Amino acid sequence: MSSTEDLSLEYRSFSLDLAEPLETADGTIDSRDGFLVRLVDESDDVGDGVVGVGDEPTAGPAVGYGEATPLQGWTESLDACERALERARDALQTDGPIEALETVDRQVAARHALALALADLQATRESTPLYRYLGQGPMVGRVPVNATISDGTPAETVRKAREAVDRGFDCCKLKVGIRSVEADIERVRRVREAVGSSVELRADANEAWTYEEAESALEAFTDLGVSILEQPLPAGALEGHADLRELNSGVSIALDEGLLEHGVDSICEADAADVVVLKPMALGGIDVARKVAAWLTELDVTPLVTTTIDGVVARTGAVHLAAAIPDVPACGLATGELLAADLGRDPVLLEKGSAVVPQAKGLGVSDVWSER
Ligand SMILES: O=C(O)CCC(=O)C1=CC=C[C@@H](O)[C@@H]1C(=O)O
Ligand SMILES: [Mg+2]
Repeated sequence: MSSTEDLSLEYRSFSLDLAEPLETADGTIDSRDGFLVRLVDESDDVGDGVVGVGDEPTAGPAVGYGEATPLQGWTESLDACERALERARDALQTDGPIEALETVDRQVAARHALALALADLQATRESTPLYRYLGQGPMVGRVPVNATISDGTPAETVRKAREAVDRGFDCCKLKVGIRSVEADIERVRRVREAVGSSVELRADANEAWTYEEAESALEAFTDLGVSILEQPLPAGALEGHADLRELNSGVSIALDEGLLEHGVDSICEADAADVVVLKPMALGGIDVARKVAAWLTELDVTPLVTTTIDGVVARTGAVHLAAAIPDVPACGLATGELLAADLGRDPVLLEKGSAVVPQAKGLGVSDVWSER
């Protein structure tokens, strides 16, 4: 690391509308507000830090990008996030990166932004793609991804699933839990009929169901070949999720909200999950999420990466995280297409149900600051 007085943090607010609202049992997400963060190391003129306009590299200091996009119920508020970024900026100047991270330890979105910017900067200095800096593993070309399908009528759900499959997705995650269980089963049945047996179907209830509702959904989902049921019961219901697993329905039980409430050890001690969903923004950064993933794997639970419907910087960070996890299943990383506009050009191509992992050094996101 260079001397701390050469490292400066800047941030800018942004607001991104979704192309159409994402209806979940936990509420509607229709826009994403947050902060784009840039770390600049003035002492480190690498000759290709991108500070100019457009894609052409221009001489300048090394830079690292981060993003803090709080989501109600999952992270700190937007105001608390901004105050935390301000503290991080000051601590970085006076004390250094480790102290800056410590000062935002409990504001997970702010910490995510700072940790990502530091990792991007360091991977850039080491001329290595971020996922290899994170995982030190082999080259990874692609990570499998799922399409994310909002709640809607059976006809709307079928239309969206068909469109996704036509665009190459072979895994669709359907939001359930807003309608009655019978209505959701009907939606899944109609989608299965429309897309055929080769497409993986998952459902995410965002804590909406009682044990009995989850049990009857599981019975039908077994016949419909649903692979994963995500967070059927409230986050607190560890025993309930363990009991659902004991039904041996053939449908894997995933915890998402439950991870934030209980942590890995309690989930594993209770045998409450086959799969655990990692949202780097809600966990405090891709570095934290990477450690959680390694611990889950050690304990025979499958980690799966998704976003909190983030801008291109955080989303690309999540793609690198997924690429650093060996044998990761399809991840919820195709969320850029839910946005009406983004922070900049997307370096991640979605192709045949996979995200093509950027192989440039660092995150591979280069034009987000200059274009705004
Ligand atoms: O996992 C995906 O396919 C995309 C991300 C996603 O579904 C979510 C993002 C943000 C908030 C939640 O409603 C939701 C989830 O619970 O997983
Ligand atoms: Mg979920």
